[in-house]
Formats: sequence, structure tokens, C-alpha cells
Amino acid sequence: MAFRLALVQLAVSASKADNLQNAARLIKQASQNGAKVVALPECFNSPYGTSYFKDYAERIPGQSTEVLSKAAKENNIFLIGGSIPEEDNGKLYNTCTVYNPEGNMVAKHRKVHLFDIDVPGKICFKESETLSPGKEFTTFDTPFCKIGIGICYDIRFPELAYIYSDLGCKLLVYPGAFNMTTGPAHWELLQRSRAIDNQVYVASVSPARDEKATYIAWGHTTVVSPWGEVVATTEHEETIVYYNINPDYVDEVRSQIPIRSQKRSDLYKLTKVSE
Ligand SMILES: NC(=O)CCC(=O)C(=O)O
Repeated sequence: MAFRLALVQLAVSASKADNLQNAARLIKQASQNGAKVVALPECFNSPYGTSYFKDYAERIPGQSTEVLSKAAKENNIFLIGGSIPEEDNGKLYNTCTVYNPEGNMVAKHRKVHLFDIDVPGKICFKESETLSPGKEFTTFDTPFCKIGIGICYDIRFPELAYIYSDLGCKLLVYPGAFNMTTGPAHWELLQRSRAIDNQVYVASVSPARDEKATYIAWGHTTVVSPWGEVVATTEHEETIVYYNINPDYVDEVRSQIPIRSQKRSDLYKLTKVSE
């Protein structure tokens, strides 16, 4: 069954209250425009940066996730709540929660791959200075299709996307916040790569760009089809990106180019490590 996806490229400020209010307003707008699944960006309630995570962190459930649960219920939608800094047992995580139209939390993804990079003269960022990594794969069912969740840097790891497609996901959603160095170079290419590798829809949701922020987001919230085409995108201002996802198109592309049944599992395979 086809459905309308809305990706909210939210302008995130230092005021958590404003961020929550803005998110609720744009979620409502997306639902009034027919969206059945709505997604927010990475770190939607707080500026993105290691110096902010502790101050903005909340337990789950907490203030921000209660706003999300209420918004999902009031608007009768599935809501992928971007991510928030989560505090649990003295540790901090970068966590995405997902709600069904009854407002129940149906999934929780803690960013698995922490964003630790050093590109000399351009950007050095170490999420691991303050955050701990998640350990779980995260998918959830909707009446439309199964959806897999990754957060930002998670998109660089093809294994995660492969596992999600193997579990039956037809859409992968990555709340993300690439930057002015890696954004232009890799943001779209990574989405198209994951889409083609797995013949799935890939959607990535960024915050809007704030030139005065300590970390300047690239924006360019985007949807890519299972054929690898960019089917919806934008620049960097606050906006909502819409696309009508047709899960049957995933099957069509897979039957045209049947790489899934052509894998040489007699020669190689990906295995899940159990704890
Ligand atoms: N928030 C992030 O994980 C940023 C990832 C990123 O910019 C990248 O290049 O990867």
C-alpha cells in the first residue's frame, strides 16, 4: 500500500522548548498535507555537539518523547522522532524513538556507529567523547511496509542497511546531520549507494542549516528510490519534504535486477554476532 512520507527539515535552536513546539507544529502540518509517516532530524531538541549532549539529555520517557507520543496520537500518524540525547544509567546515547498512531513507542534506536572523524583542517568530531554506542538493530512494522532506522553516521555502514533489507524493510530512514565538509561530498552518494545496494527506498532527514551554530548542518533532506534516483530533495532552509512511497516498486526493481537471489552465499555471507 502506497503512503505519503514527510521529512521535517527542522530549524533547531538552543531553546529546547522552542524546538519541541516547532516540531509539533510542523508534524501537524505534515499530517494535514496527507503524510502517514513523518520523520524529524537527528538531535531535533538540541543543538548538535558534544558540549550540548549532557545538558539536553533526558530519560525515555521524558519531556521530549512525551511531546512526540502526543503528536503521533493527535495526528494519527507513525512518527520517527529524529533523535535526542538520551541519559540512561549514567550513560548518554544518541537515540531515535518511533511512535504508532495510538502514541505508543514501537521502536527505539540508539546510534550504533558513533561519529568519530578527523579530516585535517576541515572537521574533527568525536561523539565517543560523550556518547556510548547502541547495540541493537531497529525495525518496525507499519500497514505499509517494514521500516529500518539508522542515525546519520550509521548510513556509512552498508552492513546495517543490508541487515535491514534482509529483515524485510522496504524503506530505511536515517535522521542525520551531515556537515559542510562531508555533506556535499557524501550525503547524497551514501543514500543512493544504500538504496541501490539493497533496492530499498532511503530517506535522510537533516536539521535546517544554522550558519551561527558550532556545527553547521548540510541540510538537503532527501528521498532516494530503490532505483537509486533522488526523487525528492531540498536546499538547507526549514521545510518539509514529501514523497509518496510505493512499496510495490521495491519488488518491481528487485524482480528486474535480481541481485538478492544472485548473491554467492556459497562464497561469502554476513553473520550477526550474538552476545
Ligand atoms: N551526525 C553524524 O553522524 C554526522 C555524520 C557525518 O557528517 C558523516 O560525514 O558521516
